[in-house]
Amino acid sequence: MSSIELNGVSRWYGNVVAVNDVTLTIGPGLTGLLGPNGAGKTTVLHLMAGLLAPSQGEVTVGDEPAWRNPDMYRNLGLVTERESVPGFLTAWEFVLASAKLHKLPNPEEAARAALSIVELVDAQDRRISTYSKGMRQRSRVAAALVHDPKVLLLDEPFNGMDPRQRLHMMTLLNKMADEGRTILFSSHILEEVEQLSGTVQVIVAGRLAASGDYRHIRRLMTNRPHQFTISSSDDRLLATVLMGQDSVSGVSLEPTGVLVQANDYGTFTRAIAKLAREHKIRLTQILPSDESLEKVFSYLVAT
Ligand SMILES: Nc1ncnc2c1ncn2[C@@H]1O[C@H](COP(=O)(O)OP(=O)(O)OP(=O)(O)O)[C@@H](O)[C@H]1O
Repeated sequence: MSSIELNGVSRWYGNVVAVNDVTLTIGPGLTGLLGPNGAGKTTVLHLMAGLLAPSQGEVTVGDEPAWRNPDMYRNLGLVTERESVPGFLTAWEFVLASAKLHKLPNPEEAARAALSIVELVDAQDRRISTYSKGMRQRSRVAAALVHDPKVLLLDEPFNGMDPRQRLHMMTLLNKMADEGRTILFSSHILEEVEQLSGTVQVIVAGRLAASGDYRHIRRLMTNRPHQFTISSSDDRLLATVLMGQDSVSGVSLEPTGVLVQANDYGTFTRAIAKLAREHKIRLTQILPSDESLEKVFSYLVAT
């Protein structure tokens, strides 16, 4: 078995509670660990990887305790958050060094297999310093995968990538998950995980706020009340028109435009373009006014 389990886990640093009584199970497949900055994602991953002791509770990977259990590393790979790759090495040298550190019986074969999984074989003899951000990240994934672990943890693997690189990485993670691995990655940006077909665990201020199917949670987050400021060719008319809408609970005319309280993001954003067309109003700007990530995630805590 390659499930990860946290049972009543807390971790504090002095008097900062980074993880607060979290209980969760992560099975084979792809799972996203989502939450705003400082929510405790890195701490959770490090607890799972056996790098940190829980202050309270139990962390197990494949039914083995994660803490003080070096044997567990045979079954686990971790790609840390900061991008520290030796640019003067080629990917082949880098991944081979990782294979040798793991004392694998056939390091060359293992390095070849790992580079092939991340689709870097063609570029493996180039120095990493010449790679794009996405390729560099894939070389780190290959190094973490070289001993063919059943569990792979990745801390913010999409950070700084462009949409194309992100899609490539997501496809790769999905593929590795389909092969039976347990893959858990963290992210603080909802849009980053748009292509995720698996499940998510959402953590806010150290607590588990929601867990389940990504699409379902995404819907919960977007179909919540929203506030928009809209500028148009005729704000007064727009305000009057919006007042009669079911999806709108409040309208006020401000110097910056029409301030709208929408009950439901989805219904409102679908309706607004149609209404403007019908009344020949030209929309020049629609700004969501309360879009801080903390608010989006915190909404889940309240539901
Ligand atoms: N070594 C440490 N000493 C003291 N406080 C810490 C330490 N590591 C983390 N923290 C605190 O614990 C909380 C959770 O941090 P953590 O890095 O796990 O969050 P995160 O969700 O990974 O955030 P980010 O996305 O910014 O990395 C934060 O309040 C952070 O300041």
